Amino acid sequence: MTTIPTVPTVELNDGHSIPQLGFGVFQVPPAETQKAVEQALEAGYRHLDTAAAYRNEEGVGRAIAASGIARDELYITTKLRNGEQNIAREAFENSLQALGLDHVDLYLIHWPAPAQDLYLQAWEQLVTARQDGLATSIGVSNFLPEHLERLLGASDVVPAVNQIEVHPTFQQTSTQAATRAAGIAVEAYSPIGQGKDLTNDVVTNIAAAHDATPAQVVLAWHLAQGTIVIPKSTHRERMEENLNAVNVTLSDDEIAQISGLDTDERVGADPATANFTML
Ligand SMILES: NC(=O)C1=CN([C@@H]2O[C@H](COP(=O)(O)OP(=O)(O)OC[C@H]3O[C@@H](n4cnc5c(N)ncnc54)[C@H](OP(=O)(O)O)[C@@H]3O)[C@@H](O)[C@H]2O)C=CC1
Ligand SMILES: O=C(O)C(=O)[C@@H](O)[C@H](O)C(=O)CO
Repeated sequence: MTTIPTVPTVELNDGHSIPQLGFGVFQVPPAETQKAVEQALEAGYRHLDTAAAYRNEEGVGRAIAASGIARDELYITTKLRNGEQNIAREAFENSLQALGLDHVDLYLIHWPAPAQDLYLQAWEQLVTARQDGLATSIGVSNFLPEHLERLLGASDVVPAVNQIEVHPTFQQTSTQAATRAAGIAVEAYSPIGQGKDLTNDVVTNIAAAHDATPAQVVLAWHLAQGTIVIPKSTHRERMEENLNAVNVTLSDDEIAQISGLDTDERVGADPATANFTML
C-alpha cells in the first residue's frame, strides 16, 4: 500500500494555517474537473486551489461532496474575478454556491487589475465577508509591491497570502521580499513553470542525485523556502509524484544552485498591465 505523505503547514498572519502543498486546477476542463480532483484527493491532497475564472468550481465541489472527507480536513481556495471586483460579495456568494460550501478557507482577489482601480473597494468587501464567516482567511494574488503598499496604506487588515508566479526561472525576488516583509505568506503559482523548468541541467542533475524527479526537486526547492505550492496535473501518477516532493530534502548548496537559475521569464501575464475582465 502506498503511504500518503504528511504535508507541512504554514502559519498565516491571522492565526490560521495552510497546507504547504496543494492541488491547482487552472486549465482543468470543467467536464474533467470532478474526476481530476477525486484522484487528487485519493492521492492524499487536502488543499485545493480553484477560481471563479477557471469555470470549474462546480466540479471541485462535486468531488469534495463525493469524497466523504470531513470539511475541516480540507483547505479550499477560490478567487474573485477581475470583472466582478465591483460586486465582490455577490461574486463570492456565487462561488460558494458553485462549490456547494458555506465557507472557503482562503478567498483571494485574483489580480489587482490596476486600470480598473477597484481592488481597494473589493478588499473592503472581502474583509466584511471574512467577518461574516464566508472565508477563514483572505488574501490577494498577483499583487506587486506597489499594489501591496497601496492596500496596506488603506486597510487595517493585512492579506494572509499573496499568490504569485514563482518558479526557478522567474522568482520575482523583490515581490517576494515585499510580501514576506509585510508578514504575508508567499504562495507560488505555476511552481514548476508549467513544466518549462524541468529540463534544466541543474535541476535534472540534482534530481538524479536524490533519486527524485525534476518536478519533485523544484517543488522541494520552494518548500525549503517556506513557500506554499499548488502544482496542477491531470495525471494520477504525477499527482502522487508532486505530493511526494515533501519527502525530498535539498542541501543549502542545491537550493542555491536552483536559486541561481532566475532568468526573469514569466509563463503567465504581467500584473502591472493585465486587466482582462473576462477573468
Ligand atoms: N493566481 C493566478 O493568477 C494563477 C494561479 N494558478 C494556480 O496555480 C496552479 C498551478 O499552476 P499552473 O499554471 O497550472 O502550472 P504548474 O507549474 O503547476 O504546471 C502544470 C503543467 O505541468 C505539467 N506537470 C505537472 N506535474 C508534472 C510532473 N510531475 N512532471 C512533468 N510535468 C508535470 C502539467 O501537465 P499534466 O496536467 O498533463 O500533468 C501541466 O502542463 C494552477 O492550477 C492554479 O491553481 C496558475 C496560474 C495563475
Ligand atoms: O490561472 C490563473 O489563475 C490566471 O489568472 C491566469 O493563468 C490567466 O488565466 C491567464 O493565463 C491569462 O492569460
